[in-house]
Formats: sequence, C-alpha cells, structure tokens
Amino acid sequence: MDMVTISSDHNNNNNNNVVYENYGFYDENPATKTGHHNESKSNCSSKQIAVKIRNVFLNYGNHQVLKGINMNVPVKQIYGLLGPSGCGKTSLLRCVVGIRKPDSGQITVYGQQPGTPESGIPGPGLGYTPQEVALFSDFTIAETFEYFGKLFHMNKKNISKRTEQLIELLNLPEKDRYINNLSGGQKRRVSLAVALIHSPPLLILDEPTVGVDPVLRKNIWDYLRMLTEKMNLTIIITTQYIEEARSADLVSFMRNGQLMAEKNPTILMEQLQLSTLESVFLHLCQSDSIDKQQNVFDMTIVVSDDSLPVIESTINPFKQPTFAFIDRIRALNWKNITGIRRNLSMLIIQFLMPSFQCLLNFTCLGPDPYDIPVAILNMDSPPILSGLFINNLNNITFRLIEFDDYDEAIKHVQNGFVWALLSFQSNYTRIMQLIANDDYDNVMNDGNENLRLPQINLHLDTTNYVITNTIQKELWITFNQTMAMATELFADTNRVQQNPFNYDYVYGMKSPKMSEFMAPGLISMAIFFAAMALTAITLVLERKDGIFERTLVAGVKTFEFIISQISTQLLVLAVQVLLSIITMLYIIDIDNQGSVLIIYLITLIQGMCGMALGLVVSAFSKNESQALALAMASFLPVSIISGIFWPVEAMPKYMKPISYFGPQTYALEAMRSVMSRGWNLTYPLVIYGILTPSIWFIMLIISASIGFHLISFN
Ligand SMILES: Nc1ncnc2c1ncn2[C@@H]1O[C@H](COP(=O)(O)OP(=O)(O)OP(=O)(O)O)[C@@H](O)[C@H]1O
Repeated sequence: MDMVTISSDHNNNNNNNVVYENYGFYDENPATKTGHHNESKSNCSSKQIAVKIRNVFLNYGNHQVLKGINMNVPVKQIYGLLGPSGCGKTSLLRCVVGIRKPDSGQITVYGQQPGTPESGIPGPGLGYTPQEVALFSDFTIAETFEYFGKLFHMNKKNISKRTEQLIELLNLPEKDRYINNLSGGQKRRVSLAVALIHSPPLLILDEPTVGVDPVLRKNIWDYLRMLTEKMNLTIIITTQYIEEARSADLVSFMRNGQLMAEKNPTILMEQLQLSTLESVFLHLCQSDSIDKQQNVFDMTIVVSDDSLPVIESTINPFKQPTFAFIDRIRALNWKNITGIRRNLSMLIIQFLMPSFQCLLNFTCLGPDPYDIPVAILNMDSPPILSGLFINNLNNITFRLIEFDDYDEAIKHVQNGFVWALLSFQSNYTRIMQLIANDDYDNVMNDGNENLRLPQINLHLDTTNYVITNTIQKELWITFNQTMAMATELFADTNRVQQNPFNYDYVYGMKSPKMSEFMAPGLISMAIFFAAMALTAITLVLERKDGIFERTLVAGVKTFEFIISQISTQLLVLAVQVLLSIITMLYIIDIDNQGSVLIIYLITLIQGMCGMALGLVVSAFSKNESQALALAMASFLPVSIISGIFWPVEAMPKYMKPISYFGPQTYALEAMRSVMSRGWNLTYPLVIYGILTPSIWFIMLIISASIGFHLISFN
C-alpha cells in the first residue's frame, strides 16, 4: 500500500496536502501521464478546492432542475448542501458521482471530469452513500466490505485489513454480525464504512440523517468530523435538516435549482445577525424573492465566498486495472452466489419450484377425463351384441349407471347427473345378426316394417368440449372393438364391421393423449415463468434499496451487471431445467422418442428468454407490484399465443404469423416433434425451435441493457 498525495501545487507546504492510502487505483508517477498536477502556482492564501462546479444546468424533460449551479468544495472540509425536499440536491450529486451528465456546465473532481477514465468516477474515485442504507440485509458486515472491496479491485489482504480499521474507527459491531441484526444507527455506520473501504479522497453522502433520531444525527456528524481530521477526507453531505449543518465547514442553500450562498455557517449567521441556520435560509429565500421582484441581485448574499483565489486541487490520474470489468463481474457474481448460499432454503425452493409446477401441470392439465358418468338403457333382447358393447366400454373412462326406464334416464342427463345416455333398441342384436347372415333384406321384404336399421341412441350433454370429445372417441373405439369381436358371434363379420379406415400410425400412438400435446408447453411455461419472476423481483428489490445505484457509482457498467445476473441465474436455471425434465420424463412418464439433450437445450433457452424478459420488466418497474403486473401482462399473452393450450392451427389466420414470431411457438412445436416424432437437429423445425428463442433472448437482453442504461443515467 502506498501513500498518494493530492497536490494543490504547494511546493513549499506538504503538510497541507491530503494524504490517503492508495490501493492501486492511482498512478504512482503522474508526471508521465498528465499535466494536471502543476497547472497552477499559488501561495498559501489560496483556497484549495476538490470539487469545482461551474454553471451547471440539468433538465428532466421540460422540468429544469438545476439552473446554473456554481460550487466550490474545499479540500478536507465538510460541505453541507442544504435545501428542502425536491430542490435538486440529489440531482446535483448524481452529476458529481458521474451517473448523470449535466445538460451544460462543467464539473471537475480533483481536476478530472466525472465519467472519464482518469477520474475514476464512477468507480474508486469517490465514496458514496445513497439516501437509503443500501446494504444487503442477509450479508455479514465482513461480506459487505468484501463485496465492495472486490468491486474496487482490492485484494483480500487489503480488504480484511481495511475492515479491521473501519470497524475500530466507526465503532462497528463484530464483523460476522448480519446487517439484518444491526440497529438503525449501526446500519448507517456500516453504510458509511462501505463508502470508505477503498480509502477515497472524496466522500459524498446523500441525506445520511434522513429519518434518523437527533442523537444518531449528532453521532454521524461527529464521525464525519473525525474522518476529515484523521483520514483527510473531503465530504459533501446533503440534508433537509438545515440546523444540523452548523457542524459543517461550509454550507450552501439550494432553492429551486439554484444555490443561494456558500459560506461558513457561523460566519453566515453572524453576518446576517441571525441565531439559526433555518432563519438564515428563510432570510435568503425572502431576499431572493425581493431581489427577483426588484430585479436586484444581492451579491453579498447569493454568491460564493470567493475572497480567496480558488486553486483546483488535483490528483494522480486513476489507474484502470487491466481487465477491470472482469474483476467487477467476478465481484457481482460473488455477491449473487453469496446471496444464494445465504438463503439455501430459498435456493431449494427455486430449484424445485418449476418441477413442482410441472408436476401440478401434468397432474391437472392434459390427462384424459375419467370416471365420466354415463346412463345405459339396454332394451336389447337377447342382449348379446349390446352386452358385448357395454362390456367393451372403457371402465376407466366411464362410470356406467344402468336404467330400466327411458324417462328416468333422460332426466338424469337433463339434471346434469350424467353426461350421456346410451340406449339400445329392443332387437339390436337380432337385426345385426340378420345383417351379418345376409337375411336382413329378406326379413324386410316379408313386411316387417317395425324393424329399423340398428342404431345405438346417444343423448349427449355437449356443454363440455373435452368430455364430449372423449365420449365420442371412446364410443367409436368401442364400436370398432365390438364389431371386431363379433366375428365369434356372426358368420359374416365383413357386413357389420363398419370402420372404413385402415390406420397406419406414422408418428405417435394409436390413441393420442392430450397430455403428450401439452407436455412441452407446460414445462416451458413453468421454466419461463419461474426464471422471469425471480429475475424481475430480485433486481427491482436491489434498485428499490439503493443497492443498484451504489453499485453503479462503484463503477459497475450496466452490461457488467446484466452479464453477472445472467451467469449466476444460468446456474440456477440449469438445475431447474434438469429437475423439470426428470419430472416430465421419468416421474410423470411422458413418452419421449427423441434426444433428451435437445429437449434440455430447448427448455434451457426458454428459461433464458424468461430471464431476459424478467430483466426487461425489472428495468422498467419502480416497485415489486409494478414488476409483478408487468410480468403477468407480458407473460400471459406470450404463452397464450404460443399454442401451449390449443394448436396454432386453430388460430385465426392473422394470429398465426404473430404466434410464430413469438419466442415460444417454434420451440414448443420443435419439442413436440422431438418427443413424439423423434426428430433431431437435421429437421429445420427443430433448428427454428432453437434459433427463434435465441434471437429473442438477444433482443430482450439488448432491450434490458437500454432500459437499465436509461433508468441509471436519467
Ligand atoms: N429521473 C427523474 N425524472 C424526472 N424528474 C426527476 C427525476 N429525478 C428527480 N426528479 C425531480 O427533480 C426534482 C429534484 O429532485 P431531487 O431528487 O434532486 O431533489 P432532492 O433535493 O434531492 O429531494 P429529496 O431531499 O427529497 O431527496 C424533483 O422535483 C423530482 O421530482
């Protein structure tokens, strides 16, 4: 570890320089890299400033938030940026920490512009605490330091040394205590310590005292004073509680996007002969309004204290480590995996959730109906053929209820107690026998007009599509079976065997099942939804807690964040898919003719699409309920148009191209073909089933990156 000096070009006075520990972020030999260091020569009576802001304007759409801000933050001092809620303090800080670019004006931090690689901002060039505590509640103090230390490219030895130092300096509890179990004040101090882990020269605190009791507020200010004295830090702190800023070295008041004064608070109160900073603020607001009305600008009050010439303090340029992004992705992955490990029960639920969903789906969706109540009225005498027919009826599919009386039987259908009434006429067997023996025409010619062609009367309740189809399919099967068996009874079976088709099953089973059709859709739906919901919610929570913002200010780029999310989630997804496929093929025992590997690949890509959609959802949602609503709104249409529940062939013509454009349709058809037809990668449909969702995955990731970029830098 080296000591690095921030130069204010006082060749004659090294004691005034800011010294801090260099963990390898700053160039040791600045002369070879930059000319900043000797940019100005001055004497001791100059004001050294760390942050220089000149004429900064910022708009959110038509709303002008910053209206020509000028600010000088002196080195090694506490600068209190005061103002009511909504006046633009956070917006100004976001420009200083480099996650928002002002529309015009100039900001420099130790002579470097935030956002440039030399500034190390966002990154190790400063320490930042957002308004929220912004810590992972299920991490220990040590793990929290380790994560941020890794993000700042610090090695393990330096992280643990620094952890000990900060625990002592800020009076923190033992390092293996969980953040969850700390008091509000301890959490605030850990949050402060996190911002100091890499020993930055500048600390920016956005309302660290909001919602904090007066005693803790005073403690925080005491700590800040100690930090400027012991660690030579320059501190910018914003607060709505104006009075607490008496402890600052310098304060400025922000109102309607403008700064109204920049002075030492005691001097300001003395000058205006007021006893509180709040009355100073009120006085300034009133003077400002009067000045505006009279078109007079009271220079003594509203401009900076620039009685001393301003010398910009500079710093050795930030040294970007080679492959810094790999370090950051590693740190993010470490954080994700630590979070997962910490919550092992949640991990097991995550692993099992899609399999359980599949199990439920396969159990409840797709199997053929069974135990369908059907009324039987058999008036056939002797009941040979009708009895054979009734015996052949599938006793799993049907629950037969026999009746002697037609009126009573039909009432059962009308009252919804049975789905159908099957009735045989009195001479059913006899006439069939006559037909088989070629005697039917003779009997008819003999004037037996009462004889009708033999029919089984079917009175159906067709209000349930699936049950109606099942009854009709089963009756047709039973009829063919019965006629085939009638060989034993009748001499000439060709006359009575009425099935006109000769079946040859090219693919599939003799009696196809709805569950075989539904299986690919049900498994991809379970995987797709699980991946989407988990990604969307996790990231929304990180954003809500301020952790995402803190991560960005630590120098993480949105693409690094997305890559780390994908890589960690992919591990979880790989196991989820494996367990779901085992459930489908080996527990539910869905028939599969093709390669399990291809099925695995197609399902995995479906999960990746879900994950990418989850990223998009989280990028555009402000909270969990919005994320959930957006997730449902995007997931349901995607699933419904994909032919999970009903064949695409049945859709209106205009819907078909839309359906095939979606991420699931080709994948499902490919999976069906692999499972039922045994197709492999030589079939174009299987390739489409892999390619289409892969293209969707890439498109969704690009959209998520754009979304995250917009929310992060706007
Ligand atoms: N991303 C944004 N898009 C549009 N308007 C925004 C955005 N961020 C902030 N604003 C608006 O800009 C104004 C200044 O907000 P800002 O958060 O900077 O104020 P603040 O002084 O920090 O307030 P507080 O003390 O409550 O945090 C507010 O009116 C706010 O609604």
